Amino acid sequence: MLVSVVIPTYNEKENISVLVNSLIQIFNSNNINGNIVIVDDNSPDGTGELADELATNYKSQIHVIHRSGKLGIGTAHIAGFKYSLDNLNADLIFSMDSDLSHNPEYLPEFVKLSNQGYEIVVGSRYVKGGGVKNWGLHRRIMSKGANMLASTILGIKVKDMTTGYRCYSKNVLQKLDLDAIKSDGYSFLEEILYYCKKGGFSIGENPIVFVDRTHGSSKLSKNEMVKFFMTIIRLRFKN
Ligand SMILES: Nc1nc2c(ncn2[C@@H]2O[C@H](COP(=O)(O)OP(=O)(O)O[C@H]3O[C@H](CO)[C@@H](O)[C@H](O)[C@@H]3O)[C@@H](O)[C@H]2O)c(=O)[nH]1
Repeated sequence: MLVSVVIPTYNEKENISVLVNSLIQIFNSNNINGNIVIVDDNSPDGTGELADELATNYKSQIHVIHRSGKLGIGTAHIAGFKYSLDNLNADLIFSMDSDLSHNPEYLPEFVKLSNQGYEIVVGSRYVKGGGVKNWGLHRRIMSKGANMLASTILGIKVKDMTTGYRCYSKNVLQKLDLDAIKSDGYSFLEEILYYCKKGGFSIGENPIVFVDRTHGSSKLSKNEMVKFFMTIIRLRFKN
């Protein structure tokens, strides 16, 4: 079974090497046949060049997709998914933030849930055992509120709809029409989950503790938050 981990990066020079090294360690200590696909949007801080160096050091295990500019986390995930399907023929495709807020140590737990039959596993901050560390009150309220709103309005019983730490089985990504997804940014995460639910795929939640980054800064802008709410409305009234 081949696992591919898709990591979108924009200005993550201080984080990407640590994440890649710990992922490789997790692959090795758990006998996981794993690959990493970094999708870099021409980061001005040189993350793309660093990713190329990592790919040289780890030979065939690391792949780098270079895009021309900041095109959004959503389209970065899609580019990585397509690469994982078409070029690697991966069986399980993960997405994960590059800023170390998503601990790679959870990865084997996701694989276990997938093997139990869940076609999508989301890393959930809002189920028992999950949580958030180092976020201020404002960010906590925004995240919790956005999740409650999205799941209520869209009728999806998933507690963490905005998490970017996920595992999709090959079957799901092959069946979904990825090109029909309109969101290019963060709202991609709720939109794809909406189509997963509509497609009848089973969704499991694995508790994770999200630890806010210590290096670099979040790219989640106010504009992205507005888009998030607009997307809920668009999907709600979609045929
Ligand atoms: N290639 C690319 N990567 C991007 C872009 N925008 C963000 N990223 C990358 O996407 C990851 C998440 O972005 P952050 O800006 O660090 O997000 P956050 O605020 O810390 O986290 C929140 O949003 C995440 C994404 O939805 C969630 O996964 C996370 O749980 C949390 O809610 C990081 O690895 C970042 O470099 C982009 O336009 N292009």
